[in-house]
Amino acid sequence: MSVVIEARDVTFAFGQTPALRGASVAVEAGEILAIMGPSGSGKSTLLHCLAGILVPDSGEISFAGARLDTLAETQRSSLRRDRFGFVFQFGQLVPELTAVENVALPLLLSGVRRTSALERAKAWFARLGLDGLEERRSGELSGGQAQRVALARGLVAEPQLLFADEPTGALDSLTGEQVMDLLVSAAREQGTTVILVTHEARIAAYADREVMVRDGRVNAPDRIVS
Ligand SMILES: Nc1ncnc2c1ncn2[C@@H]1O[C@H](COP(=O)(O)OP(=O)(O)OP(=O)(O)O)[C@@H](O)[C@H]1O
Repeated sequence: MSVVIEARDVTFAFGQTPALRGASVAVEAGEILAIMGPSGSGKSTLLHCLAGILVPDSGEISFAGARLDTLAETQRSSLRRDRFGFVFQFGQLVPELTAVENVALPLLLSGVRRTSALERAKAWFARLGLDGLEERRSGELSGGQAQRVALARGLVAEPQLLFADEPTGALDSLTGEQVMDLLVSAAREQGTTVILVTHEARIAAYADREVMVRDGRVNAPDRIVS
């Protein structure tokens, strides 16, 4: 296995508030990694640095063997659009668009023609048990349905990496587990590496490996003294 993305000794502060204080983590291609840790420990900040949304104050991020943090914003934004997928806690579907248009969005942004983008998007509805919901808007979907639509949107462009920040955080535990089942099997099928932030052990249990963030640093669980 080879490392696809890596943070080395990353620091990041929001003004005077340090969020990361020397965080390092390496993720193997095809791996499903759960980032756990208490509230405010720096999990989301680490995810955003890995995804090239935030630029570390110091340290390095590498993706596919090349520095990501030193790229210009336009290059990082192309990389996010073309190689990365995202799923967030509250789905964040565009309310004006139908479910299928939401799923097609990453393809349309990458320049895929509308008919072909919608066709590829539609295929995900059967796959995720969303048949018949293609034309609904986000306000007409249950939380679990909306999150499955968000998952389809995150995976439709077959990203190399999927970043998922508390993807089940707004769902009840049964629905959350169904979404995780779908996320893990779809990611494995297309060989997508997944970096998942969660504070729930039962959600992290779906991952191949867990790391723990505490006070802005990453520890492997076996190094944690509780
Ligand atoms: N936009 C922001 N402005 C200022 N401080 C922030 C901002 N976002 C996060 N922080 C601070 O940075 C630190 C790390 O936050 P982060 O969101 O990465 O933690 P987290 O582990 O993801 O927390 P949670 O589990 O509660 O989502 C915290 O002290 C937080 O208050």
